[in-house]
Amino acid sequence: MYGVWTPEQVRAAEEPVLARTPEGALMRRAARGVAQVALAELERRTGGVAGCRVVVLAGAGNNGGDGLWAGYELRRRGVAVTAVLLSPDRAHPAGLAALRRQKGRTLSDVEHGVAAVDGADLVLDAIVGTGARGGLRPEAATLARAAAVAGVPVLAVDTPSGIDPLTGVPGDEFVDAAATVTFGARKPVHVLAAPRCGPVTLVDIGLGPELPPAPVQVLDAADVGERWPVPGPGDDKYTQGVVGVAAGSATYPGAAVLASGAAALATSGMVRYAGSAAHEVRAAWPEVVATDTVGEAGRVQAWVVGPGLGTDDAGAGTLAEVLDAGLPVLADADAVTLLGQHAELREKAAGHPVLITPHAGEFGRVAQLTDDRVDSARRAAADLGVTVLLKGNATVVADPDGRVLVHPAGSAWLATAGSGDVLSGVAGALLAAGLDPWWAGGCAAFVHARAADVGAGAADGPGSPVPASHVQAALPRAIREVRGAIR
Ligand SMILES: NC(=O)C1=CN([C@@H]2O[C@H](COP(=O)(O)OP(=O)(O)OC[C@H]3O[C@@H](n4cnc5c(N)ncnc54)[C@H](O)[C@@H]3O)[C@@H](O)[C@H]2O)[C@@H](O)CC1
Ligand SMILES: [K+]
Repeated sequence: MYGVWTPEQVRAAEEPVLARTPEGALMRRAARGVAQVALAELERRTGGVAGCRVVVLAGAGNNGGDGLWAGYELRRRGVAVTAVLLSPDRAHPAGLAALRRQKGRTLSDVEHGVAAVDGADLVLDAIVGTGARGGLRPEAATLARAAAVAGVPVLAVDTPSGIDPLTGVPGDEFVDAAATVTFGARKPVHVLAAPRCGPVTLVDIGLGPELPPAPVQVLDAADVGERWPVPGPGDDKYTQGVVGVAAGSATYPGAAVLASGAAALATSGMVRYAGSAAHEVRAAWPEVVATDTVGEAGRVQAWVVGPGLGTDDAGAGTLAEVLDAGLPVLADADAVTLLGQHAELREKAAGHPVLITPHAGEFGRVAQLTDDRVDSARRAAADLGVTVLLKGNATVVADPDGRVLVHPAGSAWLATAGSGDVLSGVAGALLAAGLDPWWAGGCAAFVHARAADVGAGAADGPGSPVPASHVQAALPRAIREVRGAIR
């Protein structure tokens, strides 16, 4: 598990460190880290370093300073460095002087800058970092576009410019980085817009002791593997937590089949199904004990409710019945819509171990969604008194107690019909096994995304589209992988 801190928190942590270190020392350390990664990229891409051409796009602030100092370090290693100064009058004086001392070239017009970018082996994006306001300005946008068009890889200094460091939301034009080097702490953009950052290297600049507890956590495979429920010698089919699935309808039996099957694959033990798709569920998953109603289902330790349920009175009745049982509940899809429609259902859910799993559209029915998805999820969890898993390329899980985790999917293969039904079955099974809703949501999101990559064949090559039933089928391998990562 690792933490992510807001730009404001990082700035606050920098202050005391800046105060007790010689002037410029922190920036020099950051710049050495950038240069090291840049050298490794050049080596990897061109087989050497000397004579390679690097263009630094340098903005007016300290981010530009980092870039200019990194350019200085690269010059010392024999790299041909050209800095394009986006605000020549405000370029970081010490960084600029250092680069010039090492015979680095500087340019300040965009036209020549574009030509330099065109012929570069690597571009350093030091346009703007945590002090960014808004998207890229026209000149910076022209240069970023030139790099993209010429296929020149961009190494982002701290954060890819043009993308909001706090929310990860890109402006109209932004830098699509091949890799990123950040300093002191990872920032939200690195997980909320992970595909635009590439691999992120963290350079230690001594902020550790000054940072508050991380407001956002990111799980790793071992965190998930360690918590994944597996039977012990004393277990039987009941002791591991029986999950009940109240999902699907005559119109949408597939949701029931996907959720029930995913639950069956996620944990050992037992799955019960209750609803009008009992016949289809039994046909696909003979091990699932299927009945027509929640009342007939027998004892379970958690319910999955919502996928394909319908939002009519019958659906509302099923949701109420499930919430009244007082067990952990995974509420997805139509159950989220029903919670948005009925205050009395929200009251039943509040304060109980309930995990809701909306996509952006469903989220809007229960709470307000802004560009700041972390903040939106955190507020929704506090207001509703339930754990909220906001789906997206980066999944956000927020608990009413304030814990937040983000899981960056790593690919977009999950953008397919029915994948949410699979997630609900997995998360519900984890709730039944006794994980708290935050951990159940985080572990389910992790394995779900991994199963999509496995199903898409993305580990062995570029991958191919993967339908939800194949994501479901890949769950066992994804679970074996996270269990294999246990330290
Ligand atoms: N404080 C320090 O000593 C350290 C700071 N570090 C670097 O400093 C950065 C933060 O520096 P600053 O606070 O100076 O801020 P930035 O350099 O991120 O940005 C501020 C400057 O960029 C301009 N700007 C803002 N939005 C822009 C936009 N959309 N397009 C173009 N220009 C824009 C502003 O006019 C301002 O001059 C970090 O991201 C990191 O790279 C690192 O060197 C570590 C040490
Ligand atoms: K940057």
